Amino acid sequence: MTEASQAGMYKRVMVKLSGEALTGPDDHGLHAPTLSRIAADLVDAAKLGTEIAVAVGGGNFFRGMQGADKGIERARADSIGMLATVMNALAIEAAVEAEGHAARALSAIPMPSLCQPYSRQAALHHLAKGRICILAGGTGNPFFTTDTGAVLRGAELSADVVMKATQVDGVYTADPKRDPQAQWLARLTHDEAIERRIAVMDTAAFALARENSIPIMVFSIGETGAITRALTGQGRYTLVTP
Ligand SMILES: Nc1ncnc2c1ncn2[C@@H]1O[C@H](COP(=O)(O)OP(=O)(O)O)[C@@H](O)[C@H]1O
Ligand SMILES: O=c1ccn([C@@H]2O[C@H](COP(=O)(O)OP(=O)(O)O)[C@@H](O)[C@H]2O)c(=O)[nH]1
Repeated sequence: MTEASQAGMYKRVMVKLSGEALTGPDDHGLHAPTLSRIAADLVDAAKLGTEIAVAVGGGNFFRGMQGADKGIERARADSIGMLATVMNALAIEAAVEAEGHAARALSAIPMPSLCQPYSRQAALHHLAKGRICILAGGTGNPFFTTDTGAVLRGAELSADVVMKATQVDGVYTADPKRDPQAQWLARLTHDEAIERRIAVMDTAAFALARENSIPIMVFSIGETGAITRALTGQGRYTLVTP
């Protein structure tokens, strides 16, 4: 099977990019070479003919829990976190455009002078035109995460898979950063992920994926071309399926 025909299994995908993925070797903010590398990877994936939506996190700038720890009420701290995701979405939009491909940032929190407010119709329209859609603001509500936002938008947009790009190369029996005995799993069900309290995504995200029968692919974003490789069934990843 060619790369393009393998990718043809997926007509439309939702890539979840954490804010941390954009920091590269830095400990905070945006690392320009890493941003360009990921943008080039997204463009290569789009060129395979798959429609690409990206749900971006904000943890490289701010997470609501950090604010809550400092005494900011949680709902307001989460608003700051959602704003952080908008900064990342605009940065990815610019980086994709710099690679010569059309991109549109869409925000769950309307900010029309910065980017288009998210609507399902607008996102589907841009995707059909081959534009990479970058979704900011998660679900648009406090007390949620962008992982849940990725699954929610994935369900709304009928994505074939949610591709969770993270720091580890899949799901393990325990957090591999803490437990050297943790064993890598090629496959597990949504039920197992929830029962075993697998923390690579939050339970709300796994539960929403289960209810909507959306598979989740967990893979590392550390290497050049990681998204394209995962999309074409290469490299190492875990599949979470019904
Ligand atoms: N069972 C597990 N399998 C894989 N990773 C796990 C597991 N439990 C915890 N993790 C941790 O979850 C992290 C990913 O979650 P999180 O930091 O919220 O994601 P991101 O910031 O990439 O969105 C991984 O880097 C890994 O250290
Ligand atoms: O639907 C959402 C998604 C995100 N957030 C806030 O935005 C922050 C950044 O998102 P996340 O932590 O998911 O980013 P990531 O870890 O993926 O970088 C979160 O901590 C929350 O404070 C929120 O309130 N609602």
